[in-house]
Amino acid sequence: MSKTPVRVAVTGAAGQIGYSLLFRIASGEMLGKDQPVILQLLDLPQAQKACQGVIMELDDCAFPLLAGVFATDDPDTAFKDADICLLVGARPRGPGMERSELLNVNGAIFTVQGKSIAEHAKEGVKVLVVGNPANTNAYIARQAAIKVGRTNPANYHGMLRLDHNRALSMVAAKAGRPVDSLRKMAVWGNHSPTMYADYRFCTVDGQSVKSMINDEAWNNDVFQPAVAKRGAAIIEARGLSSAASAANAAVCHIRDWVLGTDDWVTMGVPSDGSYGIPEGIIFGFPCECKNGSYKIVQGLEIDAYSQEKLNKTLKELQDEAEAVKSLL
Ligand SMILES: NC(=O)C1=CN([C@@H]2O[C@H](COP(=O)(O)OP(=O)(O)OC[C@H]3O[C@@H](n4cnc5c(N)ncnc54)[C@H](O)[C@@H]3O)[C@@H](O)[C@H]2O)C=CC1
Ligand SMILES: O=C([O-])CC(=O)C(=O)O
Repeated sequence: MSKTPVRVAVTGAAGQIGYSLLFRIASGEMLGKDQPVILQLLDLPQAQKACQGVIMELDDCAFPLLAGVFATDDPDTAFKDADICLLVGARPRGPGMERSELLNVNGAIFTVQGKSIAEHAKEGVKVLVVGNPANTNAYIARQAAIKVGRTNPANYHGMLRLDHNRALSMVAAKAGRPVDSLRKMAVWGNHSPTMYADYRFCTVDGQSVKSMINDEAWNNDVFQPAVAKRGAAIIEARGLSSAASAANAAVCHIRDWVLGTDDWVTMGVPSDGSYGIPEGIIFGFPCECKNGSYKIVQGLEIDAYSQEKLNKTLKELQDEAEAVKSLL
């Protein structure tokens, strides 16, 4: 092992997403097949025994890249010197609930963890919030971190990659093309039913996918609701919320952020004012990643239909931000 291990803190390590995520990180799928990792697991006191079971299984995989692993119920210990923090630990929703209804139970977790990360992680730490509602939880963590200073406020993200991957898969099926031939997908806004999955810029081999599909009714009546309500459909089918696909999305988000990619990827990032989205709101934007950093794709045309969609999802995020004011 020649490279210095990267420290990856994962919260909610004993949960269902954790159970998919940790093994993929330890196998090198997130940071590269030559990059050793140290896993720093955080979960509640009552989940420590289960964490030890997960560690036993990680040991039993004999992953060559796993340079260390420990579990704790203390955020300051879990985030100490972390290079990457995956904030998964939060309650999932059940059937018939919206993700925003989780704010009351989950919001406070992110005040504590944002502060702890800013105090104890590496200054260049990259943070991805998976726990729902992911955008607003990331907003809470970022605001708490800004109060401390030290870390980079641009590096507090919420996860929209699952929506991006869902959109890619559905558009590829509709166009009858392999999923990896599609480029330039975008999902704007909140990880909620108001998100706007936008394939207007998608290409396959340089050809416009929108012209290939040429079906506005499919876009509005089938595709938009299918992406927006996919999480609920999975809860309905499985009795539990998506886990393996959520873990996969987290792996994709961090892999592309750290290692770069030649395609657009959707990331929930703090707005810099792009496309009229107020600064600091954690909003899904198409991004390009290179050399360990990301930038929002600029200059895309926003037509009247798209503007209406953006306004709606922004309004929801602003309402959520208002609702958590007391936590900030
Ligand atoms: N952004 C996205 O695309 C997606 C987000 N999610 C969300 O991810 C979260 C986790 O989902 P699952 O793993 O299925 O839930 P789960 O209930 O299986 O596991 C959650 C784990 O978090 C732990 N936990 C709770 N509070 C904690 C705290 N303060 N610190 C550390 N750990 C804590 C619990 O003890 C449990 O082990 C949920 O909020 C879910 O809604 C799920 C799918 C997709
Ligand atoms: O729907 C849920 O509650 C879990 C989730 O965020 C998703 O699958 O997109």
